[in-house]
Amino acid sequence: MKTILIGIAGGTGSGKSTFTNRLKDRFGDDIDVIYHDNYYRRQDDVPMEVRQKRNYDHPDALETDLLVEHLKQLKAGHAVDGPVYDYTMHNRSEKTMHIEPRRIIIVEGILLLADRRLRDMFDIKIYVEADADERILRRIVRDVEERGRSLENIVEQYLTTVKPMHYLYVEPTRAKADLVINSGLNDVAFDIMATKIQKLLEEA
Ligand SMILES: Nc1ncnc2c1ncn2[C@@H]1O[C@H](COP(=O)(O)OP(=O)(O)O)[C@@H](O)[C@H]1O
Ligand SMILES: Nc1ccn([C@@H]2O[C@H](COP(=O)(O)O)[C@@H](O)[C@H]2O)c(=O)n1
Repeated sequence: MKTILIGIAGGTGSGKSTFTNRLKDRFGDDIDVIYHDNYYRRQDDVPMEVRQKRNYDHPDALETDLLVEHLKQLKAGHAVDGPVYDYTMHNRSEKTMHIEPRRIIIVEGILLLADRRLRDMFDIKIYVEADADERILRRIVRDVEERGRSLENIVEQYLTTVKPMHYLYVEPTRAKADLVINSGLNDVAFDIMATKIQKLLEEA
């Protein structure tokens, strides 16, 4: 069985998870979903005050070597136990996520297309686009509700690291994508990808 890897990138709050979750809801256990965010580096020995101020939007913040290794293992037909990230602690949790090899694996993350090894592995590369003002407004709501953040913390992080890194490392990868989709709620893009995935599953 040849594994098809689909990379879904785009800025924070662009709708990557929204798009990915719609596909997961449609195909269930027929597809795997792996989040690059789960590969943020461990910071066991770093005090919380320091963790809160770190740059999480630079490629070095992520252990991409481990993600590449896990994707190679899955492509070779071996299951892996992937890390699970806890945003409230700015650290990996003690849990792991067991991932079985599947015909279709979706990988999602802001910096996926910034890594040449990952770009070369993906059969389909997607970039989800949304205006910066909409992205930050969505992020504020989400990070307060789901990631245990304060408004002051979100604004400071956005201005010091998230925004500058987006224009340095994330937005330039738009040009590397096969498909650029306008919003994670785009029904036409969803239908195109759902049809493609269905065909790939039937061929397998
Ligand atoms: N097109 C949209 N319109 C309104 N809200 C949206 C849209 N896309 C995403 N959201 C909301 O914005 C938040 C961030 O979206 P998410 O898919 O998690 O973005 P990403 O994974 O790219 O960071 C979520 O709460 C989601 O429900
Ligand atoms: N400890 C962390 C780790 C990451 N982030 C932020 O997550 C963003 C990526 O996730 P999206 O779902 O928004 O794509 C990224 O912009 C990091 O700033 C964080 O805040 N804290």
